[in-house]
Amino acid sequence: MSQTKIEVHSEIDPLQRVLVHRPDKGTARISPKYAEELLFDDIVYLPRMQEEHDVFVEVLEAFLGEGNVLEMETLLQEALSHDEEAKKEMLEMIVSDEELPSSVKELLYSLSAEALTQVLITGYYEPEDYFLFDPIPNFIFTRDIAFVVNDHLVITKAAKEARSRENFLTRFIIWAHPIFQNLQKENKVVNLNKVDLFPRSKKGEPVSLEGGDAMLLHPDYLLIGASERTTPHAIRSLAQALFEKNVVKNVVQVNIPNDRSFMHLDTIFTQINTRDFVCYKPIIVDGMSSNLDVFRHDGSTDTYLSVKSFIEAEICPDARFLLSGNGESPYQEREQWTDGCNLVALRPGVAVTYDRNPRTELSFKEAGYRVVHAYDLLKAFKDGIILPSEVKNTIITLPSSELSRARGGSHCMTCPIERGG
Ligand SMILES: NC(=O)NCCC[C@H](N)C(=O)O
Repeated sequence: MSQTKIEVHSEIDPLQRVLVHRPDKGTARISPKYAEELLFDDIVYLPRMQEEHDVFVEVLEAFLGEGNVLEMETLLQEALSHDEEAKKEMLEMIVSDEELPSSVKELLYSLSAEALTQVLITGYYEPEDYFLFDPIPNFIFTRDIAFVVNDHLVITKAAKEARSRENFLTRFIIWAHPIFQNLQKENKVVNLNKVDLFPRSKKGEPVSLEGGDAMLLHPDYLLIGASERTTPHAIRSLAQALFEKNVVKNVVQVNIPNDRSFMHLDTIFTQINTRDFVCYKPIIVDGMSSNLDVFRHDGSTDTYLSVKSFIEAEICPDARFLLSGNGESPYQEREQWTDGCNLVALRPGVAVTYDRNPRTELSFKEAGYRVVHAYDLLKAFKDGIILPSEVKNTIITLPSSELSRARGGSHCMTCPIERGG
């Protein structure tokens, strides 16, 4: 298996390779009582959710090419077959984290790579109708578990217990899968879980940082939200590590309210074109309960009162801010909640979002974008009416009645590992 290139210098350069995960059977086992603990706001109907995700993957494959949309489940199975030592180590960690009896450990060791993958992802061992541990329904949000900063890959550390097995599996894949071997050899992995390198602060503040908070707006500027999930201490620790390795020149801490609806920076702000940013006005434009600190590699700092004023001063003087719900209440709140600000760019000016945010669509149209449903676009590709390479200034909308209940959008559901070209 050949090595994969790890290279992302922006949020919008043509997407070349991405990690995704299809909603799996574990998600169909969430009871209403545990939905909240597992960070879902509702129970979901899995077959429809999978259909919606399949449409998303079809769109990604149309633009990136089939072999470039990598499924975490496949990577896990391949990694399990490839590195026996690493597999043992990972199972030890999971068994101890989940406090499982040694009989379970033996069962896990005895399984084939395929069966073990299913158990590790769904928590369920079907042949014996045995629930070993909780499902990890948020594994679909691959953005949160890792992200690329220029040529380095950062493995994040989740704030919530419900996401910790995702973290073990991701670390294992990066460590053991042959396509990531060069990254290890070249020392280009920053693993926030290494407590020797990333300890708590002297005041006891933990290191937690989730990828939905991280955004490389420019090769020299990494924005990180200090949010419900990401601590200022984690941001400072990561900044120091990246400065020491010369990976980036500025780390920008965006302080956002500690609130479920704004759990990550990408729930209120994403970039879709060279000068276009989709955002939730009260925080990003008006700077409500928020400000921003720039940490520079030379040790100096600056402060801005809003993301908008920072972007205009340091990134793009003629930036345009397209507003969730077209900037009007209650639509801006409703559509921010259903991920109206959470888009992934496939290339500059072409981005994917949900089909349930009509007022936000108005702001796209007013800014000169065509809004087209994924079903119509995929049909147009099939009928040979247009090629993916010809699509310009377009927002592609996805079916989303079930996916959106998980509280994350297309930005959250992609971990880009290669952009450019
Ligand atoms: N980047 C993101 O905003 N990811 C969405 C995460 C949603 C998930 N249910 C969670 O609460 O962690």
